[in-house]
Parts: sequence; structure tokens; C-alpha cells
Amino acid sequence: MSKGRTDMEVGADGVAVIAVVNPPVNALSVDVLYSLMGNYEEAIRRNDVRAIVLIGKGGIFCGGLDINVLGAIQKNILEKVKVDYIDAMTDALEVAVKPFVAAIDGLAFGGGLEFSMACQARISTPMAQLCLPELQLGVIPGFGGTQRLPRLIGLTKALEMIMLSKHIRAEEAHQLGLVDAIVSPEELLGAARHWALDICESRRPWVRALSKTDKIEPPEQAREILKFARDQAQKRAPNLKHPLICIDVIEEGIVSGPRAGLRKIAGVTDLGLMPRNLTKVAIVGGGLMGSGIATSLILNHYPVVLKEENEKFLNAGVDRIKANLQSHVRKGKMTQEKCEKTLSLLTGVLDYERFKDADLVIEAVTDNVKLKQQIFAELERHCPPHCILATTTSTIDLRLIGQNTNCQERIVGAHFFNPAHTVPLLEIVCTQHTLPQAVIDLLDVGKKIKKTPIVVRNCTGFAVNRMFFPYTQTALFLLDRGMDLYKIDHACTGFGMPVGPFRLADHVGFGVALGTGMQYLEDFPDRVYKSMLVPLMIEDKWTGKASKRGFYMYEGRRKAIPDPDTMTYVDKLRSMAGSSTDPELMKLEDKDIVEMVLFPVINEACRVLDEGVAVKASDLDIASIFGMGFPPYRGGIMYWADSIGAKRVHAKLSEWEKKYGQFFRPCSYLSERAAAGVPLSAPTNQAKARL
Ligand SMILES: C[C@H](O)CC(=O)SCCNC(=O)CCNC(=O)[C@H](O)C(C)(C)COP(=O)(O)OP(=O)(O)OC[C@H]1O[C@@H](n2cnc3c(N)ncnc32)[C@H](O)[C@@H]1OP(=O)(O)O
Repeated sequence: MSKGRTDMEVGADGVAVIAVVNPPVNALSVDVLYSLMGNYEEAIRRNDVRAIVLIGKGGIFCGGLDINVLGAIQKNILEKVKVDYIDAMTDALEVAVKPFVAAIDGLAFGGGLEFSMACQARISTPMAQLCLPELQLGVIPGFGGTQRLPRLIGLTKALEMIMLSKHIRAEEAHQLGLVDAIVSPEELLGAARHWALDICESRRPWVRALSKTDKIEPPEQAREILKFARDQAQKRAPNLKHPLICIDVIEEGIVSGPRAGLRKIAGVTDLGLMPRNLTKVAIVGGGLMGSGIATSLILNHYPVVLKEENEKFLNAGVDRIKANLQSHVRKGKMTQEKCEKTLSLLTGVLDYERFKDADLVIEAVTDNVKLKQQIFAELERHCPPHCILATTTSTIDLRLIGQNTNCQERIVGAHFFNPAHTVPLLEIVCTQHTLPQAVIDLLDVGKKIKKTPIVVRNCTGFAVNRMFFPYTQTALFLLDRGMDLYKIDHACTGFGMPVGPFRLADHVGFGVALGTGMQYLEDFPDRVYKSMLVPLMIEDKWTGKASKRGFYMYEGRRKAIPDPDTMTYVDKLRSMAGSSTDPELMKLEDKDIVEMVLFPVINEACRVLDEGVAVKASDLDIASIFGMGFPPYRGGIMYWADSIGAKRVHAKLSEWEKKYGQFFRPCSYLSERAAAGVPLSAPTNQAKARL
């Protein structure tokens, strides 16, 4: 695995030639890939480089990913950071600010051909052979070939090449549009240099394969072609799953766009695993979360066993589910008959007897480590060995929850968002022990209950709550310094958030807010703003919406009215802390308040990416929109951050850090990108930061 390199030479014409040197077939080893990215970054940075040509040394372009690397990825022994890094590379080539042209002699196989497709053009010699042989190896093309090939040559031909691992010669590739020009081996490098410079000077088009749509057949025809390909694949090899997965991925790209098609999770969805058919789900805990999840499941035809501690809690849980369904009936989304039929899928129990044939258990009790540990030990005893044990915790380390079990590999986080039957996000959390199969299965259940799942790594608060934790924190800071709390909420809703930070705290409940606050204080003491306001209110049994008293008074199910009595607590707190009104902050306009509340969220989102808790910035965009109601038209938190620019976000946070302390300190990821002028969501440096 540790061999090979790339060499770079910059010519007087401003073209950098990057050559893969890894005889005999110039396979992409980890060393080659890292060396390539090193050269890439240098070429992008250097002012004397205008364009780049990618070539293979010794008359062979590239024989694909080194088979040993592929094996290491499949066995899960290649470090995740490396897998993510490799994963981001073809994207980096395609979106680069300088054009890349591939000069293909000999072979362009597998990952080699995929790298060339991420270039803006491909020039080849007559004898060149191009092929995506991955299916023969039991995997699917992993560097974007499933998306770029159909966009370059159309679905019919792409499926033929991919499904049959068909080699094509330069001439056919040229006719199809996969190769832009054919020249003799002697002319190859010169022609590729010219082509690259022509792109720079707009004499030739700057083609980004992922943005092309002209070659893809119209939807009806595409559907037929995909159906035919599926039938053929099943006829050819009825027991092979990965060709069908490959067609699914191609289809997803056609239906939902290439990015969706590429949304695979390294080490999880790229292993050729198929979801098992989980048919019976059991839930422990029928509180708000448990009953919401149960509602979602039965609405999507899953039989559910709901366990509670005693009759009273069980009845309350079942009543909540009934009320959720009744609201569907009231809104005309469901008939009474259908409602009763749906409800018949639910069985309430008080012991674990019915858990003995469960395929998936979702624990949804309050966030108490000891309680959860005890429940998981009981689950291990009562559930079958294949059963996935999921927890809905929003903060606790999963390894701690499974500490008293011998089945950490089956334990996974299924973080739903309240109300679980309506919020579309599902955050799936895995530890280093969690088996990819458990994640695949949960992804499948998530899809079937119409959630949008993101897969993240285990840490306090995971990705979503952790990135949004500063939202309320900054609001409390502003409140302490004299700002009107309703003004803060109003500014945020004016920006497009469904609720402001104080209304959100009421909704979440002060008990939960305090519990998570303590956890954050323990794990991230440098950036928790310590406010005593919520503890003071809890002392008087004000716990937010559930108690009808919080930052707002509540009338009926929805109506929230500003509560003048809240100011008693605010005044008490201000006098206790000796804080006084800050005249400068009082002058802030709504847009300034929004920045002050949301820039720390961006800062934390950057940390989440930097630590590899979330793999892609786009996952955080999805999470912010679907989980927190971030205004979709602004594109999600990271997209919005980039539209403002890392420089400005950084400058503001630095200014506030100087004035108000380390709570606002910009993290290194943000600082580095602001200094380098790199977008926060760009994948290359993100991967670099995690090397
Ligand atoms: C992310 C991506 O989507 C995933 C991928 O890219 S998967 C990899 C796709 N690539 C392949 O499957 C190519 C496999 N290789 C071949 O088909 C053929 O070797 C070839 C057509 C490239 C060359 O064939 P040929 O000239 O007959 O030489 P051949 O004897 O097979 O190979 C020469 C040497 O290169 C090695 N080699 C070939 N391809 C390799 C690869 N991808 N990785 C590592 N080593 C490779 C062979 O093991 C052999 O080594 P040896 O001399 O020590 O025995």
C-alpha cells in the first residue's frame, strides 16, 4: 500500500504536469493519492501555474485504485480520515479554480478513469483502453464514476460499461464523448497542455461532468433503461446484490441530483452490504419522544411494541400516540377507519416478554446514564442476538450507555427530534464499535419512515445539538447584558428560523436544557456561557412549555405570549451577577443580533467538521434545515456561512472575543480557512484538517 508517488513539473507555458509514478500499472496507492493531493494544492496555490495536466508515467495512465487499498477499506483497517480524504479528491479536481486535463495513454481503469472524468477534458492515444471494472471486484465505482459517466456518455452506454465492466477503446470513447480528442503518443502531452491553456483562455469549454445533463435520457426513458438494467443484472447473477446497489446509486443521482447519488458513507454504505428486513420494532419509554417515534413507525406500517414502567405511564404514552393519529384524522390526512387499523399495530407492554423476537429496539427514556445502562443490560438479556439496540439520547456518549453489555457492536444512536413524528431529520450515531450493518439497517428504517438520515460520529451532543448549542447560549449572554429577550427571538424569526432561542428553550424544556448544559460544561468548559437564569426559573417549577410557564406563557397547544413575570427572574439574575446594560449592544439591529447568535453556531459547526463528527458540510446544511428549521432558502448553515464569507464570520467573532471573552473565540478550522480564503464547505482542506 505504501508505494508510488506523483511528480510535478511546471513548464514555462504555465502548465503543471502531474505524473503518476507507480509501476507497473500506476495504481492509486495511498502514497500516490496523498502525493497527488500535495501536488494539486501546490499547483492551485502557485501563481506561475495556470492549468494542470494529469498523466501516467511509462505509457500507462492508471490501473485504478490499488487493490490493497480497496481491501483495506473493505476490511475497515484503513483509517477513516484517509478514506474520507481519498473520497473528497475527485470533487476537489472537478471544482478546482484551474482547469485539469487528463492525458491518457495505455489504461484508464477504475479509479484512474474516474479521476480523468473529474478533469475538465480527456485527451487520449488511439490504443488507450477505458474501463470501470469495479463490479467484477464486488464493489461499485467509488470515485464518482456512477454519476460522472452517465453525465458524459448517457445512461444506456454508461450502464453497459459499468454493469458489464466493459473495456472500450479510444475511438469508441471519442464517439461517445468520453474522450475529447485522440492524438498519437508523441503528441499526447503537448496536445493536453494546449487543451488546458485553451480552457483557461475560454477557447474551449470548461466542462464539469457533474453539472452536465444534456446526455442523460429524459425521465421516462431513463426509468425504462434502469428497469431493463435491473432485470438483466438479476438474470445474470440472481444472488449478487452489489450490481443492484450500483443501479440504485445511479438512479438516485438521476432522480435527486449527482450529489445525492454520491452520498455514500465511507466504510458503511460502500461495503456492498444490504439492509436486512427489520419487521418488528420495540420501544422502551412512551414519553414525548417514544410516543412520537412509535407514531412514525406505525404510520409507516411497522408493528411496534411499546414498553413502559407501569400502567399509568403506558396509558399516557398510548394516549399520546392516539392523539397524534387523531390529529391526522382531524386534518383529513387519514380516515377514522385507517386510524384504528394503524393503531392496531401498536402493543403496549410492561415487561420484556415481547422483546424476544424484536429486530430493532429503540430506547427512549430520559437522559440518565445509570438508567440507560441498566436498560441496555436488560435488553441484551431479552432481545435476540441479531437485534439492533438503538438509543435516542441526544447527548450521552454511546460507549457509556453500553458499558454494562457485551454487545457494543449492535449499539447505535437514533437521535430523533421532537416532535419525532413530524421533524424529518434522523441523526444516526455510530461509535468505533458499531457494525456497518447496524447503520445500514437503521438507514433503511429511516428511509421507510420518511426521515432524512445523516450519519455522524459519537461525541457530546453529536452533530446537530452540538452545533446549535451556542444558539441559546449567545441569546442568554445578550439577555444578561440588557437586551430584551423577545427582541432576540423576533430577530431570529425575522431571519427565517421557526422559533427564536428562548421559545426553543421553552419547547425543549428547562430540565433537558439544564442537563445538556451541564454535560457541555463538563466537556467544553471554554465555550459554555454560564447563566443562572434557567436554574432560577426551575427552582420555581417553571420548566418551559410543558409547565405552561417559561420565557413565554402558553395558552392552548400553540399560543405563546410574552410573559412579563419572566423579567422578575432576569432582574434578579442581573442584580446577582452585577451585570449592567451594555449600551453598545443595545444599539444592535435585528441583522446584527442574528449574526451574533448564529456566528457561534457556524463556529461550532466548523469544529464538528474538523473533528470528523460530520463528514460533509452538506450534512450540516441538511441537519440545520431538517432538524432546526434553518430557513431552507438560505441553503443551510454552512452554505449561508459561505455566502457571507469565512473572513467576515472570523473577523466578527474575533472582535467579540476581544470585547466579551473566549466564548466567541473562532476555532482553528475557521481561522485557517478565513486566512486562506477557502470556503468553509470546500472538501479539500476539510480533509486536510483531519489528516
Ligand atoms: C474507487 C475505485 O472505483 C475502485 C477501483 O479503482 S478498483 C480497481 C480497478 N482496477 C482494476 O481492477 C485493474 C485490475 N488489473 C487488471 O485488470 C490488469 O492487471 C491490468 C489490465 C491493469 C494490466 O494487465 P496486464 O498488463 O496483463 O498485467 P498484470 O500481470 O495483470 O498486472 C501487472 C502487475 O500490476 C498489478 N496490478 C494491476 N492492477 C493493479 C491494481 N489496481 N492495484 C494494484 N496492483 C495492480 C498486478 O498485480 C501485477 O503485479 P505483479 O507483476 O506483481 O504480479
